[in-house]
Amino acid sequence: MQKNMSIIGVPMDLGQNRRGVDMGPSAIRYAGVTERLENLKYNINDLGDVPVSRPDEKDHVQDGNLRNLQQVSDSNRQLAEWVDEQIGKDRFPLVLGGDHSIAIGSLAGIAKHYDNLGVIWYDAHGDLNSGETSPSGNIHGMPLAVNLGIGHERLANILDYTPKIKPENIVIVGARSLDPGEKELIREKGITVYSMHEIDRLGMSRVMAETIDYLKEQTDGVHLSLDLDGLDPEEAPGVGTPVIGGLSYRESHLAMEMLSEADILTSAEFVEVNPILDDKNKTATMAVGLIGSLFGEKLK
Ligand SMILES: NC(=[NH2+])NCCC[C@H](N)C(=O)O
Ligand SMILES: [Mn+2]
Ligand SMILES: [Mn+2]
Repeated sequence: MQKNMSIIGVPMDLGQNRRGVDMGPSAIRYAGVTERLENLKYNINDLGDVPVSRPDEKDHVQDGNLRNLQQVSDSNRQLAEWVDEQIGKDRFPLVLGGDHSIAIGSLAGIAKHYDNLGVIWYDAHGDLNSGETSPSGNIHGMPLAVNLGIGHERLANILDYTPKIKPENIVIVGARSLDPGEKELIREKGITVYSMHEIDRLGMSRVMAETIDYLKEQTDGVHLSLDLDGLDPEEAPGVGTPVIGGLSYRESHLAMEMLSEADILTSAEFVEVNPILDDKNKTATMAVGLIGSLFGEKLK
């Protein structure tokens, strides 16, 4: 694993309609992410936060079924440039959200450095909607589709190329809430999904072993996009779109430890921490615990 790492915060809450997720980066920093990584001998450069405009009804007009399109796309373009620059400097980008719409910018900045970027989408949701299929108009439900080149040009064409990733290089882990249009896209594109059903049947250990083997074989880099709502809301309550029946903290820890051992990750992001909905910063603290394991913390 690259020991030089850059942390980038994205206080984005315009990709959905519950306020508070903009405080996610602060909450994760407050829970001690930098110290945790420095203890593991990483050289950390925290670049601060990408600018995000504040919700203001006057200039936040909805474009068709895409809420705050302009503001979401502007911040994501900047995020893409920041991430791109860090990879250019040979630094591992660790992006802290913010709602999941920020995966549009992070992947735009990352994917141009790889021919076959793999993506592990750890999430209760598929985030495979477009303006046409979305039941909510919330862009945080669309980033994975956008990265496949499906969606508004202002989102899909950030940094002037599209698509960012190939459907066969995606593995979704933890899904339990998929909209009809998302199911159709998964079938049509043949995207690998380990839903809660497969995780219950096979166990997280086998699911991650298969995921790692599969991605190792055919990709030249792997990005982890971890939405905290992949975890069960009883354990991680500080998220805007909770879905019951999720992954436990232990299962998630195991997944991170196995990724750390396999040493395949080249970038990562942790998103959707909403401190307003949280219980004493528990969800952000959990995110930092997972980050610790992902980057090499061991019990012995
Ligand atoms: N990143 C997330 N938490 N996404 C939730 C998406 C929920 C729903 N599928 C929608 O498109 O509105
Ligand atoms: Mn989600
Ligand atoms: Mn998500």
